Amino acid sequence: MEVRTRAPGKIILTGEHAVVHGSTAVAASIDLYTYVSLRFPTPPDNAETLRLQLKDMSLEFSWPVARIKEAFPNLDAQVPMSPSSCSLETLKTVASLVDEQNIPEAKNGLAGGVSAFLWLYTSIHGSKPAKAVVNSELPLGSGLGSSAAFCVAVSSALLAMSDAVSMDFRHQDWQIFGECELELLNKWAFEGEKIIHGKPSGIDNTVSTYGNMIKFRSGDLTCLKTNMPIKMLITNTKVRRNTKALVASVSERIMRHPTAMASVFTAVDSISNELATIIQSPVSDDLAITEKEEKLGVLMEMNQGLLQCMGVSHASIETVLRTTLKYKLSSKLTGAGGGGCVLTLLPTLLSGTVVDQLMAELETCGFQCFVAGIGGKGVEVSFNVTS
Ligand SMILES: Nc1ncnc2c1ncn2[C@@H]1O[C@H](COP(=O)(O)OP(=O)(O)O)[C@@H](O)[C@H]1O
Ligand SMILES: C[C@@](O)(CCOP(=O)(O)O)CC(=O)O
Ligand SMILES: [Mg+2]
Repeated sequence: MEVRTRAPGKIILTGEHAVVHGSTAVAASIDLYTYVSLRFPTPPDNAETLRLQLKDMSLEFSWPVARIKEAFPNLDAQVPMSPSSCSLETLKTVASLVDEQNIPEAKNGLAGGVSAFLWLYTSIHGSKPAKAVVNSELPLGSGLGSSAAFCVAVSSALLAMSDAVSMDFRHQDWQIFGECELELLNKWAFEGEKIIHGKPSGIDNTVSTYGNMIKFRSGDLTCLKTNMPIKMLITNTKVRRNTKALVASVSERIMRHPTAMASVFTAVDSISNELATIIQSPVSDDLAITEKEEKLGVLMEMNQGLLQCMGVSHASIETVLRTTLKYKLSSKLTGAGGGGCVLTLLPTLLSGTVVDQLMAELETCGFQCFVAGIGGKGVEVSFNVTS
């Protein structure tokens, strides 16, 4: 039997970084997914290995079961209903197993994802042989939450094949998990994110798990109901960066300027709450929508200014901001910044010709532009009993 899962990426409308330090943030899922397929070998296939194939990177890693048992002699394959964090000692063992795979130097960043996979796998299924295949529509390291989508898709596939959850295996279509299962897999995914990010807030894995548009603060989520159409242009500057390093650089700034940074985070909190209120209030006509869009645009610009105060903007991001400003459009970085993706609010009454012109101008700078559907479903699962 094969289990397949898909988990969406996300955009952060307001509050990235500040959310790590207790401020409110607003995020939404996007219709770009990371897919995981998992199967255990069945007789006569006696493969005694754990394999991880990263399809779109043409990479495959494998660990003999004997090597995993040697590295973790006390492996307990019970599924803890509430996962405990990966200890420093276990992380070192995981890192040595990942090192042995000789990841190509240019793809060094993958070590975090491979480590998270290995830890999640061995914690939930011990040293059982299996093959996992991953592919993703999300650009990695660009602020669209590929790390969280990866952890959510992996955790949900592992749990779907464990005794911790009971699922209807006859169902071949995409199906959603029950509330308790979502809560459990989100906790596991958060622990995986910790391995990749160091100090995640949990917003990315939460929005990938539950989908929709959410307000998030210190682990608490509120689903935002809106009848306001929100359209965002996403511009990928293609400047790759690493969330772990950017989150650490903000923590460093807090150590040096604690009072000033506390004020910055308070301001972000107010911006996110105001944005959530605007999004949720009912709209009656085009005029009301236009007024709200103007307010959203200003709040996004204010948030961008505060992200600059945190030191996470980048020359490529500034180029996108300057370009969209020529079209009187509001933009901000999304995710960890330092490159990656920028959001531009596209008002409903903006003509398609203007959007095409803007996209063409941004693309001449070497950037990639697209519009993604936002606020869709969270993680889903499907089974194939015949394979
Ligand atoms: N499909 C994937 N396969 C393996 N690792 C992945 C995958 N997607 C994400 N990752 C891991 O997450 C890292 C990127 O996460 P991060 O720096 O948080 O950026 P973002 O989450 O914005 O894409 C990658 O370098 C890799 O370690
Ligand atoms: C910077 C941060 O707020 C979001 C990071 O998102 P991403 O990994 O860049 O997609 C970190 C976090 O909330 O865990
Ligand atoms: Mg990430």
